[in-house]
Amino acid sequence: MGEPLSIGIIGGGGWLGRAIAEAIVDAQIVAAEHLTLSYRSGQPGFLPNATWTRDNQELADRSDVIIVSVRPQDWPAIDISADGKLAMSVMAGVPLDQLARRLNTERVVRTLPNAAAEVRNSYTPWIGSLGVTADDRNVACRILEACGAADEVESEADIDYLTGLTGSGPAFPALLAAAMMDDAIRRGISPDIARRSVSAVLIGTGKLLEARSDNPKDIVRTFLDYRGTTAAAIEAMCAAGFEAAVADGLAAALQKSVSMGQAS
Ligand SMILES: NC(=O)c1ccc[n+]([C@@H]2O[C@H](COP(=O)([O-])OP(=O)(O)OC[C@H]3O[C@@H](n4cnc5c(N)ncnc54)[C@H](OP(=O)(O)O)[C@@H]3O)[C@@H](O)[C@H]2O)c1
Ligand code: PRO
Repeated sequence: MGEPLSIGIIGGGGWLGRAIAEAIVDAQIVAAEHLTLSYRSGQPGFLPNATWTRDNQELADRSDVIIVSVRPQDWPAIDISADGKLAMSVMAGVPLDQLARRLNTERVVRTLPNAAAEVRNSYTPWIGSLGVTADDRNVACRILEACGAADEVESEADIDYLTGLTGSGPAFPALLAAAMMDDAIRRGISPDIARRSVSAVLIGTGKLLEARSDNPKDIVRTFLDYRGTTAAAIEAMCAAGFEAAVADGLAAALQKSVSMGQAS
């Protein structure tokens, strides 16, 4: 058996960095003792057996795999050499060639998890650079699958689009939930019942979609066929521009993802 894997997460105290750190320790991909996490302001209190540092070069030197999980606007300040090691990024918009150049390694994997990594239910598209080996792919897959489902995609353009669809994705049902809750409360339902009922609808629908193989379009059609309350609601929502609003939102996310890459 080879040496145990050591992993470093730059920005390991953030939302996604923490989710990945806890997921890979729970999945026994890395022992907390072989994990290095970096922070900028105060040292977070979780994973006390990991090594915490403010020095990102120290993190890179200690790690076989370096994961960059800072916000894209903080990326220009990351000045380290990965020295040919496997580096992974979860940052929106930052392309492979820039990661390779700035981190000094040809072995780069660009990934885009989402906030559901916190509950091990991310969907993560990823793509590797030409320098990534079969072993690197295997390590990257194990790390990403500890956080949920992951798919290798064919092009960076796919990542740019999926950054909006799935990276930002959890925000969209959250937006729907907030609108439903507001409406319920406005109509006199107590905030507690509004929250519980709307959460139950979203969770239940997620499980229903997971369990059934139907296309969501067919499920919507089945609801419409009743010609009852659901059809009345769906038709009013679509007449108010629901589908166009979704398409416009996804187009705005794609444009932002591409422009963040150009600006970084
Ligand atoms: N959250 C999501 O839903 C999501 C989904 C997909 C992709 N992403 C990507 O994931 C990345 C991280 O997002 P996040 O939501 O986890 O953001 P976050 O919660 O703000 O975490 C970023 C962390 O990076 C730390 N940091 C910044 N500069 C640093 C430096 N020089 N050295 C060490 N640590 C540094 C920050 O520390 P301080 O708090 O001290 O400033 C913060 O803890 C972003 O690039 C984002 O595009 C996020
Ligand atoms: N959260 C990050 C953003 O809003 C990346 C995808 C989701 O830019």
